Amino acid sequence: MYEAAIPAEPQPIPAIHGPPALAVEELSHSFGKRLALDRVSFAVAPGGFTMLLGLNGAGKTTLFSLITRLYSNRTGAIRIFGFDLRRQPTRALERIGVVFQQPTLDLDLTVRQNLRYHGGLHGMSPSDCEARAREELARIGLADRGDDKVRALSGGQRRRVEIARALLHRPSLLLLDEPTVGLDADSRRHILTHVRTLCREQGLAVLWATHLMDEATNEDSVVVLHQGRLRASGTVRTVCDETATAALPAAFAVLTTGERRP
Ligand SMILES: Nc1ncnc2c1ncn2[C@@H]1O[C@H](COP(=O)(O)OP(=O)(O)OP(=O)(O)O)[C@@H](O)[C@H]1O
Repeated sequence: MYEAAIPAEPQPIPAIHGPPALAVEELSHSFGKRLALDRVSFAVAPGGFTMLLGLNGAGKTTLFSLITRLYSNRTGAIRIFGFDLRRQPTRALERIGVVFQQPTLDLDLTVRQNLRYHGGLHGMSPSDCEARAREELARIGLADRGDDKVRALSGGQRRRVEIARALLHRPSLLLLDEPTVGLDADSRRHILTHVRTLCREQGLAVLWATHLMDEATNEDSVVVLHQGRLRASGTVRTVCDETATAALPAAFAVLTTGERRP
């Protein structure tokens, strides 16, 4: 008699092949004479969580503006899941979701109306939009707030709605520019845990820009930008090894100020 083989051990998740979720190659951008990004190259793996670390003025927002095509005058290449942003912008952009540094929800619309508006821009049908809004609001613990005006939500709740909105059209790469700035410790933790869970359970690739070192764990990949230049990229362990430091804050200090802390 045929017996189904029952694996004794959990099976490893198969390796993900194919192009990186995001490939930035020799990317430069200037504002007049000011060079904001200088030949920056790095990649984000599909399903990987990558922290983009940099002090004020490092070039993080400029980089996000180029990846989302708010700015187009640059040299170098940006590929999203292999699609070149310049030559195949629609195929590339439909794969990304974005949470910008400045909140962009309409405060006088309800949560659901904000989500519906975003879904419409992405060509989603009203019924798909409703179903996805229900799903994402439940996932962020705001299932009962869909009919509230955004103005009535706390700062942390608004950020969670922005994440739900960014995920509505099922992107495979989520970009977040300093998503926890201005939030209290509990809200910061909640948002970070939520995005890490999405990454682990849904296979979402994430690029999370921050200057807050404590948001990174040893398992993360990091990209360190300083004054428009790439100073390091790799796992936290690799970056620490390369700078002969024991922890990320010390590595970051060496990479950005040249200071070695005792
Ligand atoms: N619209 C603009 N016009 C002129 N210069 C700009 C403009 N936007 C950014 N810059 C300059 O480009 C450099 C990079 O700025 P950017 O906002 O990308 O840094 P950032 O890492 O996002 O900083 P922050 O954490 O403060 O947001 C800075 O020197 C900044 O002054």
